[in-house]
Amino acid sequence: MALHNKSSGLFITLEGGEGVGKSTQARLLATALSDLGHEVVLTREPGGTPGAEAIRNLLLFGKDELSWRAEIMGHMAARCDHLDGLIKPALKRGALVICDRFHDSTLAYQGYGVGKGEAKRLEFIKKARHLVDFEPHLTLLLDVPRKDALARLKERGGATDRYEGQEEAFHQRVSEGFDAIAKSDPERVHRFDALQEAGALKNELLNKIIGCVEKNSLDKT
Ligand SMILES: Nc1ncnc2c1ncn2[C@@H]1O[C@H](COP(=O)(O)OP(=O)(O)O)[C@@H](O)[C@H]1O
Ligand SMILES: Cc1cn([C@H]2C[C@H](O)[C@@H](COP(=O)(O)OP(=O)(O)O)O2)c(=O)[nH]c1=O
Repeated sequence: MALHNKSSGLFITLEGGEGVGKSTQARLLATALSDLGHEVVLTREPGGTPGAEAIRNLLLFGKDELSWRAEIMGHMAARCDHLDGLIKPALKRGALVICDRFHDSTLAYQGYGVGKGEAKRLEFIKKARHLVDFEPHLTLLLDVPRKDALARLKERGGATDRYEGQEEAFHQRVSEGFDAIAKSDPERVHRFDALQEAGALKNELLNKIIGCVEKNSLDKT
């Protein structure tokens, strides 16, 4: 997609299904990159700003069903608030922004996840994404077989949201959706075996980010 952002920082997103280790890696990477002297902003979607967190509550824990278009636009509305209030200002300062989920999650969950009738949803998401007009420089896709991710989730515990509680077939489609996304945009989306030990995975991700930071500064000289 040709919508690369032109800010001076670097916008990195973590993607994948539930329980693959995104938040664990986001924290480890934030510490490692701060130790290297970077300003790091760690955030997540849906959420990241007070307004977007309020929308998150509605999307994940609201009692009422939303129409599919309203649900997609809810994620997009939260994203706009997050971009305007937190991500863009941080990038302008030159920070590295690490965001747990972004547009690819909308495609995977609200698009591929639904199965039947997905084509019109994917098309709608594509248009909305174009309107939002902001793309990550780099996306790290964490890959763990669903059965292992489920075992991790069981261990982690916590509240079950609207999406986590969906049938297994939904999660299978989400996972296949992420595969399709990675194939369609290999320059931006890089896949990692996230079944490995967290420290070893962090080192692989860190190498990829540092490569991207170096390329980004070379591009600006
Ligand atoms: N590489 C790993 N190996 C084993 N367990 C992990 C690993 N990474 C994370 N976990 C554990 O798996 C659970 C889910 O991880 P989390 O980072 O919350 O995933 P996500 O943010 O993708 O839902 C947590 O209990 C976490 O401690
Ligand atoms: C950003 C985003 C998230 N989601 C879903 C994916 C997750 O089930 C949920 C966020 O849950 P969260 O607990 O933050 O993440 P995780 O389960 O990975 O630890 O919202 C969408 O369906 N669409 C989106 O655009």
